[in-house]
Amino acid sequence: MRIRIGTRKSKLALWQANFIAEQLKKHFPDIEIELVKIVTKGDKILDVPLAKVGGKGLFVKEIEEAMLRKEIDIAVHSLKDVPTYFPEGLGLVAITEREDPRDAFLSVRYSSIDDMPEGAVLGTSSLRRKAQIMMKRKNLVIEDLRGNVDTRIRKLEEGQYDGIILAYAGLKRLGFQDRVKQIFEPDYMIPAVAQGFLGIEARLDDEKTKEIVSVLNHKESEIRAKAERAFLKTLEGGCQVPLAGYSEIVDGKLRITGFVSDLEGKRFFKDSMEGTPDKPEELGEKLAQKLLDMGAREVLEEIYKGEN
Ligand SMILES: NCc1[nH]cc(CCC(=O)O)c1CC(=O)O
Repeated sequence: MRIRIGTRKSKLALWQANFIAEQLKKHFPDIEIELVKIVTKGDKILDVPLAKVGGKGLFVKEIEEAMLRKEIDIAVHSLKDVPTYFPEGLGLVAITEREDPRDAFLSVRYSSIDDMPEGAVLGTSSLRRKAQIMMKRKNLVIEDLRGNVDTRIRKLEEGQYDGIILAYAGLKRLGFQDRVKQIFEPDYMIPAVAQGFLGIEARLDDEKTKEIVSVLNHKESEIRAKAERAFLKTLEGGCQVPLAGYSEIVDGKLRITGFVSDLEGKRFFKDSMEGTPDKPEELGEKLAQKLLDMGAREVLEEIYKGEN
């Protein structure tokens, strides 16, 4: 049996694809694995803020097309980058155990975000990170920061920014923990929907591959990912809206927190809900509906109309 893994060629994507390859080999020593590197639109447009290119699916489309043409058998994605809709015939077949979902602050000079003086330049292209920081630190200058994880760290170290925010998961995977000055707890900065999970996508009629890959599925992570992605899907939010969603299973209960705001973090809607882990999608949808009714609907409409 041979499995061809489609992956982007960034360091993080390759690390993740190799990690999955190793895990599969551990379970099935006889399996032959090949990595197929694919360049996506998101890798090509590296100078434009993601929110302006219409972020949805930017890092997955070309990989899905290769899978439909049967040039690859599975794709390993950062689940955070995977849209909630799939092309006909494709879908997620495994969610791996969640890596640390929190966001991290990196800086050469400052040991925390509150150490940064008025006017200091914070780099992030994430509307979610930007809005949540602006709610607490109105006097920072927030500038776009694009590129792969290693590129972003280089830009920080070259002095283009006084501080930057990145997902701790990617930093851990690439061995950059030593650059981290502060880790934000989810109640300070709600993580992105699905931050820290890897999602494995396959052709839904490929029973053999599905059976093999399903050994990597982590049940609790699958439940949390489903709750968060149902929340995202109900809000129809791409990267164009400041939106966050984070779930946990505590004492057998599934708890999800969601956040939607305008681009400046001035009008924001945040709430939590608890339910049973057996219906994660229902809980995610219910929370999204609640935020919409609280006023998020209006904010979303304004952003989509470009009035904001
Ligand atoms: N949008 C890019 C992206 N997609 C996934 C990760 C990190 C790893 C993860 O969340 O699983 C990153 C980098 C970042 O946001 O710092």
